[in-house]
Amino acid sequence: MLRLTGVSKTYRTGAFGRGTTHAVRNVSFELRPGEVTSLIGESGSGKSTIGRMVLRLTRPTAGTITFGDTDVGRLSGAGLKEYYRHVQGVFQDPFSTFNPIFRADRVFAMIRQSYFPSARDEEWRERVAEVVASVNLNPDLVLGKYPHQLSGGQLQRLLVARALLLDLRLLVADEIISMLDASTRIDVLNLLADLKERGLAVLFVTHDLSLGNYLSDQTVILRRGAVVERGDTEKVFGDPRHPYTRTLLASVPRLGTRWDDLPVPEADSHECDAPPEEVEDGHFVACFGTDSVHHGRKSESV
Ligand SMILES: Nc1ncnc2c1ncn2[C@@H]1O[C@H](COP(=O)(O)OP(=O)(O)OP(=O)(O)O)[C@@H](O)[C@H]1O
Repeated sequence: MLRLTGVSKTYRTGAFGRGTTHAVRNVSFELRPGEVTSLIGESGSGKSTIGRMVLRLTRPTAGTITFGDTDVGRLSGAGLKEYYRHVQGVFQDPFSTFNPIFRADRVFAMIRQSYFPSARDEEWRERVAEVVASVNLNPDLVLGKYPHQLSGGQLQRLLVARALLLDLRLLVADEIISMLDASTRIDVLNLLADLKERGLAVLFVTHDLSLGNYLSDQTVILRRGAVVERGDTEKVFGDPRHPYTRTLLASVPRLGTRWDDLPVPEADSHECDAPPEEVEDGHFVACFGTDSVHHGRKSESV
């Protein structure tokens, strides 16, 4: 559905733009219908930059992002508007998306103005009530409220509902639950699982490994802008090959385990920019020269 091929993004930084930051380096993976793909990495690893490129809020410096046959980087005007009919994003802080002086359902009116200007009032009200109910909110309780009268989880779900008014195929969910409390988190996670059941593709951007495991079919582990390991979630989590992935997994706190009982992370001194290679069906690992990585690998196929 949506494919990144050799995508890089470099920012000019520093005084007079003389420095450069390689935010994303040679990243390739594919998002498929009916699948959640978790994009996992520590702060500054380039997750949001990838999300922003997929949403065409910024363009790649190199490589291509294609949606079907469409080159996303070249979109503008009517083509871009059409793209947004199918691809939408929801971000970390729902409060910043809503204008506090307007009722929360103004976000629906904006979609109507842009995409459905000839919809009749009654028909539109029914349609909004329907999508709001489909994200497990009671339309009578949330519509007509101001953002401060709703919880973060309710606002996030309203934003997903807004996207569902369109002919949504792919949702980019960038850290959408990090600001929510535990009980609301699970509702939003279940909603994403529900979207996947409906055949949508979801790019779930998170720094939280355990959330990725809970939800996703495919996992992409990012480090300093490059993919170090990716593939079927059960393979990446069940048999992590890259030292960085192992370190991340080893650092997930577990009930009943004290910090000083956690395993010592494996040494990770190599730098390698080569793209990941397939080490078993559906499991790709970047060249880090460990025995386990080199054992039985096949050639890269994406
Ligand atoms: N507009 C920009 N101009 C310059 N540098 C940027 C810009 N946006 C991001 N960067 C840099 O690119 C790198 C990747 O940033 P990005 O926000 O994609 O990481 P992230 O993994 O999403 O981090 P976080 O989880 O903290 O949001 C960082 O070094 C960041 O400082």
